[in-house]
Parts: sequence; C-alpha cells; structure tokens
Amino acid sequence: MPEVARKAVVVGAGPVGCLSAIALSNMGWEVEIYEARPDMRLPSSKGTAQQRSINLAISPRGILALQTIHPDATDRCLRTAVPMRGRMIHHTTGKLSSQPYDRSGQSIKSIDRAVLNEDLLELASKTANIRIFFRHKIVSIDFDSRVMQIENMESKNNSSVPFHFCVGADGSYSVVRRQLMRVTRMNYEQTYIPHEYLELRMAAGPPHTPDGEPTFLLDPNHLHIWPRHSFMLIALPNQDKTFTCTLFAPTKEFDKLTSPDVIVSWFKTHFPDALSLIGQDALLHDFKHNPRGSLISIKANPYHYKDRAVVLGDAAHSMVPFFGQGLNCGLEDVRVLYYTLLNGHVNPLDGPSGDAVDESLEKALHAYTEARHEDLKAICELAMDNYTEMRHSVATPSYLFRKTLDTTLASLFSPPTDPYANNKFGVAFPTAWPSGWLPLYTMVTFRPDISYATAKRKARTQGKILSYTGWATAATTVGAAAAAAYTLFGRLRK
Ligand SMILES: Cc1cc2nc3c(=O)[nH]c(=O)nc-3n(C[C@H](O)[C@H](O)[C@H](O)COP(=O)(O)OP(=O)(O)OC[C@H]3O[C@@H](n4cnc5c(N)ncnc54)[C@H](O)[C@@H]3O)c2cc1C
Ligand SMILES: NC(=O)C1=CN([C@@H]2O[C@H](COP(=O)(O)OP(=O)(O)OC[C@H]3O[C@@H](n4cnc5c(N)ncnc54)[C@H](OP(=O)(O)O)[C@@H]3O)[C@@H](O)[C@H]2O)C=CC1
Ligand SMILES: Nc1ccccc1C(=O)C[C@H](N)C(=O)O
Repeated sequence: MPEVARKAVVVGAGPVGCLSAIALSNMGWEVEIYEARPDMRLPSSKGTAQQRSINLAISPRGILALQTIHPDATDRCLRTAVPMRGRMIHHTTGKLSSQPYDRSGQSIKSIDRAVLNEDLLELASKTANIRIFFRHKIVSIDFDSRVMQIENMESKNNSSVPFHFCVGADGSYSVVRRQLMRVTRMNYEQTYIPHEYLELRMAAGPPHTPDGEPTFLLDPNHLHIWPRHSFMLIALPNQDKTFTCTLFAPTKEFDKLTSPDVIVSWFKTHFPDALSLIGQDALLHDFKHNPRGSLISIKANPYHYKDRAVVLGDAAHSMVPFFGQGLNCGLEDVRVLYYTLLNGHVNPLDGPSGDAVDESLEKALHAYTEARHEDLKAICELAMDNYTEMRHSVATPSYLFRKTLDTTLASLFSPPTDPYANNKFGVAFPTAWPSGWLPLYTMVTFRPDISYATAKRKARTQGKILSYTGWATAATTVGAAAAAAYTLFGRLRK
C-alpha cells in the first residue's frame, strides 16, 4: 500500500505560519494553510489589509530560523534590509548622540513587513506539498475529532476540514488558542499597556543632483529615538529612503491631541527637528488617517494539546514591540519546534492509523512546551522593560554610566571565542550558561545560541555586579577627587 502523508493544517499565513508550513513540508507532511485575508501578493490586495507596522527589525534569531528552514529565504527576505548599528538619541536640546548596539559592530536590520510576508508566501506556495487557501477563516476546532470549521469568506459557506496536526499561527487574537483553552488547562494572562502607537511617514529628501537619487533625511544606519520620559517617537529607515516613525504615548496624552493646532504645537514642543523633517501637512494627514494601535502582552502555558495542536508566534506570546523581538521570537519558535519534532523522530508517513494517539508527536509537543515556556515568559518581560529604557533611561547620566561600565567589562571579560560565530547556523538549541561578560542587548539580539531566559538570568547577575562596581567606581572617583582637592588645597595654602 502506498504511504500517504498525514495532513497538517496551519492557521494563518503571516510570517510564522508560512515558515511553519515550509518546516512541516520539509519533514514530509502534507500541508494546508488557511488565511482569512486575501492573497497580499495580488495587486488588488495591495494596501487594503491594514497592517500593524510598515517595517520591523529583524535580527539573528529570526535570520537563523529562516536559514535553518529554507536556506534561500534569508537572502531573499533581507534584500531590502537597511542595517541599523545603534540607537541615535535625539535630546530635547537638539543634540544627537549615537549608542552602538554591539561593541563588535553587529546590526539589526530594518525590513518591510509586507515584503517579508510576501516572500515567505511565495516560497511556501512554490513548495510542492503546501496548498494555501486565502479568504478562509477558521471559525472553530474540534480537536478530539480532529476537524475544524472553516468559513469561505467569498461564498460565506462553512465547511469541515479534517486534520492530523494543527499549527495555530493566527496572531494575537488567535482562534486556535481560544479553542485550545476549551480542552487544555491553559494558564493565560493578557495585559493591555496604557500606551498606544501611531505611525507617521517621513518622506525621502530631495536628490543632491537633478538626476540623482532621493536621500535619507536622517542617518539611515541608526534606529532613531526621541525619548521624552512618558512617551517617545522612533524612526526606522526604509529602502526607498523614507523613514517610518512611530509615536508611542499614553492614551491620555493622545487624547489631548484634539485639533491640528494642538498637534502641531505639541510636536513643536517635544519633537521640533522631527516635525521639520516630517512636515506639518504630512503629520496632520497621518494623524487623521492612520489608526491608533493598542499594545498587548499575552502569556500562555501550555502551547499544545496532546498530539494534535500547537500555537506559535503571536498566537502563543504577544509582546509589546519595544525589544524588536516579537517576530524574531515567533520565527525562533518554528526552528525550536522543527528540531524538537526531528529529535522526537516524528514521521508524518509513519503515524498510527485512525484516531490513535501518535506518542512521538505527543512527547515532542510536550517537550516543546516545557523547553519554550521560560524563554517566552522572559522575552515578554524583557520587552516590557525595554520600553522604560527607550523612552526614559537612554537619556539619563546613570544609564550612560552603567552602559559604559557594561561595555568596558564586556571588552575585559569577553569570551575567548564567540560560539555563535564559530557555529553560525548549526545551533539547534540554546546552550548552557555562556561564559564571559555579555551585555543583555547582545545576548537577546545577537546570540541565538543563548536562550532568552538564560540571557535574562545572566543579565540580572551581571546587573548586581554592575551596581557594586558602579558604587565602587563612584566612591573611588569621589575619594580620588577628594584626595586631589585636599592636595591642591594644601599646596595653595603654602
Ligand atoms: C508596532 C509594532 C512594531 C513591531 N516591530 C517588530 C520588530 O521590529 N521586530 C519584530 O521581531 N517584531 C515586531 N513586531 C511584532 C510582529 O509584528 C509580530 O510578532 C509578528 O507579526 C507575528 O507574526 P505571526 O505570523 O505570529 O502573526 P501575524 O503576522 O498576525 O499573522 C497572523 C495571520 O493569521 C491570520 N488569521 C488570524 N485569524 C485567523 C483565522 N481565524 N483564520 C485564518 N487566518 C487567521 C491573520 O489574517 C494573519 O495574516 C511589532 C509589532 C508591532 C505591533
Ligand atoms: N503585541 C502587540 O502589542 C501587538 C501585536 N500585534 C501583532 O502584530 C501583527 C500584525 O498585526 P495585524 O496583521 O494588523 O493584525 P490585526 O490585529 O489587525 O488582526 C489580525 C486578526 O485578529 C483579529 N482581531 C483584530 N483585533 C481583534 C480584537 N480586538 N478581538 C478579536 N479579534 C481581533 C482580526 O479578525 P477580524 O478581521 O475578523 O476582525 C484579524 O483577523 C500581529 O501578529 C498582531 O498579533 C498587533 C497589535 C499589537
Ligand atoms: N523595532 C522596534 C519597534 C518598536 C519599538 C522598538 C523597536 C526596536 O527594535 C528597539 C531596538 N531593539 C532598541 O532597543 O533600540
């Protein structure tokens, strides 16, 4: 009898859904993707789906996942990337200061969200055993009978679709997660922060020569931040020389911006340089037409049910965007699940018949939840902390002092070799405790061989040492200053 592969259904054709489908197809599953929205590659869909952000920062965790699952995906998805090597702080005084992300010069990359999603969709649609159904919305799932109800949004007809394995990659408001909660004892925590965001476009500058290229109005190799303590503006570069600026502010601050005059004068007070580059008309246009988005953080546990379902990406863990890790983490979920299924010898061609439980798959999904939970909790918390750092701390002397100490200690006690550099794309699971002194930002952003939870723990230990060193340095400096003053005072008296 010919072997027939079992069927995996992936819900959601966002970046995480597309990469999951390719990973499952690599393993031999027959895959169907159901996506509620129209195919974003079609000219008729361009600009219709209101996406949450225009661009996003991709970093080695996301890149490693792409590379592992589909080696061609990396070059393709990064073709429009603009490297950002550090933060550029725009102080209230108008002064600019650059803060590199990493002492060895590594960068995070600003990419167009739609381009990334379209590229992954294209790769998935070219993969032989993947079929994609657009305008098909999952309405409900009966996991015990392994069948889901799907609404065809064109015809408005509902149909039943059977499956063996279901991957929920359907974003923050996941229906798969909601359905899982009915059958598992899922712990679930959802927090809306009291801040919202609004995107503003900064156009490209004029060419320097009549037939020349347009220019960037700000340095393109930085992520620009205007920290104003309780709110902030940021700007990420795009390949077409524009910047996408995002204003993050408490709802009560946004609510004060009720008329064009108030908006312009508020910008004149807080972001005069940004206002002159964005322009008043463009600013007022975007305030009027762009939606204000809310910011949500979601933690859940477990992520799976028996041998038949798992949630990945924002469906499993929405985080506030301030570490630029939401998607990177979602892509990393796919890589970790992929290795967990391979290591668990899960074989879509060799499963039990009928409705019997596939024990290898059940064990692998359990192992995934066990391995992943601490990390996902850690990055959701780190993302929250990074908001305070970006909107407030970056401009304070105490932060700059600690950062200088942190970087100095990293250069004094750097590990003799960088295990990630030597083992670039062979890393399957995050390693044990990393040696040497490593700044938190480096571990989270540039070291996919270090898990988020380990990074958080190591940073806490280093933080304590930093505090003692800081006090000791301050005391030594004060002591040295006092001694110098005493000597000088003594000399002057003679
Ligand atoms: C302002 C902002 C800035 C961000 N910046 C960054 C950044 O710089 N770096 C970073 O790594 N992350 C960033 N993120 C986070 C990132 O956007 C998300 O983590 C990422 O989009 C999650 O991808 P996903 O595939 O899990 O979900 P999504 O991209 O939401 O995809 C889910 C898909 O499922 C579909 N769907 C939903 N329900 C159903 C259903 N019932 N049936 C069928 N289909 C369904 C949706 O239509 C959608 O296409 C940012 C987020 C925000 C809000
Ligand atoms: N962590 C965060 O703070 C935030 C993260 N995000 C993430 O950014 C990514 C891109 O966002 P985007 O593509 O614009 O996704 P959206 O949030 O606009 O919508 C995705 C799906 O969720 C449904 N949905 C939206 N809002 C709600 C709600 N309040 N209650 C129930 N269902 C809802 C929509 O269904 P329907 O069309 O039927 O309404 C839609 O199909 C997503 O991963 C999203 O999860 C987005 C916002 C904030
Ligand atoms: N992409 C983002 C979107 C929104 C807010 C922040 C980011 C960042 O990437 C911040 C960056 N990691 C930083 O710490 O400077």
